[in-house]
Order: sequence, then structure tokens, then C-alpha cells
Amino acid sequence: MGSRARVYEEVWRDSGAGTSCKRVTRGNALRQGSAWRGSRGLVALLLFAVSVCGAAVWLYVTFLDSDVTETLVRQGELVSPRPRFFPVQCSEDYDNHKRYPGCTPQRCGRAVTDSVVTREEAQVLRRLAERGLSLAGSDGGASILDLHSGALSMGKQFVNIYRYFVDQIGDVFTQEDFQLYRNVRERIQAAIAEAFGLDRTLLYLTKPTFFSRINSTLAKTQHDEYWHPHIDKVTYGSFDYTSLLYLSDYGSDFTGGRFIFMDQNANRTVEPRAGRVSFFSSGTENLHRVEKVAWGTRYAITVSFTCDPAHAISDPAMP
Ligand SMILES: O=C(O)CCC(=O)C(=O)O
Ligand SMILES: [Fe+2]
Repeated sequence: MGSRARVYEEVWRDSGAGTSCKRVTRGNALRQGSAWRGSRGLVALLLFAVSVCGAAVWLYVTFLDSDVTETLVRQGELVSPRPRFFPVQCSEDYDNHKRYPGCTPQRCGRAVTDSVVTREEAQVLRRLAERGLSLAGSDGGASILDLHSGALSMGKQFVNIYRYFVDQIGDVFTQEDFQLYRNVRERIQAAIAEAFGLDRTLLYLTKPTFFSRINSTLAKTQHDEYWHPHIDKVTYGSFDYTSLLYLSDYGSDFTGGRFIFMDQNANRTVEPRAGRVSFFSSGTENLHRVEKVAWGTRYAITVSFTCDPAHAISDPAMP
């Protein structure tokens, strides 16, 4: 027998198909098949159980960390003509203060609109912020310019732009800039009054109202630590309604820097967009923070309102 024939013979014998093997009957074949199907079913069941357990653990860990992030409004969306309103239950903060009927929040929530301020207006305001802040600026990543008080970040502290830069002030601001600020403030105020069902004449601009410029430079003092969770009514006292006007675009002018409402069950973000106004009742129901800016420069204005006439301020004006 040639070696090739011997190999065939051995394979034949080893496979049990030789003379000594059981005859493969139809019954045998079916029994073997169903045994195989049975163990396949078991493996599938095990895999299914493992996946279900994995998913349950993942969900548990995610919720435990409150890491769930939901985007309320994306940069690329255009919220127009009506604001998008997200109601939330009012906290008890307002009970601890004198109530002003027609103004004090009874209905709380947050809203976003892209139709109150145009992108062109946002660009004019951004240039104004750039000019003002280019005079000084913080050593760390967060600088502010408060048009009302004149406070301007400089190094590790603040100076009064109207006094410190008397000679340059005419190159930074014009009367039209202040007019634009007033005009934009009035429109935001009207939008807030309408969304919350308030009498707009009972709302007053309050301080601080400031431009902010944030980049990814490391913080040098506490003033640069803009990312901490906070409640505006606690931080600033007089605020009843906070509004933020964004002057640059998330994703193209900067990354990171999203606004985050920190709700108990999730983080809910608003992606800044030039001309976008986000506004909300200022109490504990709207605990929030700003995500650290990872790249680029983010400009915004904080414009806030109080119901308490004692905390009202006049619109910023050329000194
Ligand atoms: O710039 C922002 O998006 C938020 C700023 C802020 O939280 C504040 O000014 O209180
Ligand atoms: Fe805030």
C-alpha cells in the first residue's frame, strides 16, 4: 500500500467510520444533532445573561455618578422664533426673600432663544469685549469686564477701566456700544417677562453685569476658577433671573465651555452659539456650572435681573 493510501486508511479508522465503527443511523445523527443544539442554546442563554448583567452594572454606575448628560440645545440648532422653555420646579429660595407679586418666580425653569439678539449684534458686542479686555486681562484663564462698575481683570486682581485707562477709553467704547447694550438688555428683559409671565416693568437690571472671556490658561487665583457649581441667587444675592448672552461659538471658537445645569438625575447642557440667549430663574432649581474650556476663547455676557427695586442698577453709560 502506498503511503497516501495508508493515510486515507488511518483517517478513515480514526474517524470511526472503519469496520469497527457504529453504523451512523438516522436516529444516531438526530441524537447527536440535538445534543449540539442543546449546548448551543445554553451558550446563547449564558451570553444573554452576561450581557443583561453588564448592561445593568453600566446603568447603575452611570446613574450613581450622575454622569448622564443630556444636551438641551446644540450649537448648530437655531431656536427661533419662540424660546425653547424647560420648566423645573421652583426651589424654596424665594420663600426666604420678600416676594414681589408680578415678578418673584412662581413658575421656574430655563429657556434658550436664538431670536432675541442677532449674530451681527453679538459680533459687535464681542469686538467691544475684545477691545476692553485687551487693555488688561487676568493672568489665569478667566477675565471679566463689568461695564457698570468698570471692574476689569488685571493680572491677579481688578482695576477700574474708567479710571485706570482714562486716556484709552474713547478708543474702546462709543456711545453706540452703550446704546446697543441697553437695547439688547431691554429685549432680553422682555423675553424673560414673556416666558415667565411677568410684568416686565417690575424687573430691574442688577449687578454684577459683565463680559467674560475664558480660555484654557491655568487658573492663577480663585477669580479664575469659573467652573465651580453655583447658584446665582446664593452667589450674587440680588439675582432673580439670570441671562447669558453668548458671543462666540462652541465647537469652532472654542471647545469645552458648555453651560451645564446640574440636575439630580442628569447634567443638562446648553452649547453656546453667538447671539444665543439662555435665561433661567436664579434659585437652587438651577444649580449650574461652566465646563472647563479646553481650547480657544469663549466670550459671553451675564445680564441679570432682580425683582427688588433696592437692588436695581441703571444701564451702563459712557462716564
Ligand atoms: O458664562 C456662562 O455660561 C455662565 C456664567 C455664570 O454662571 C455666571 O455668570 O454666573
Ligand atoms: Fe452662574
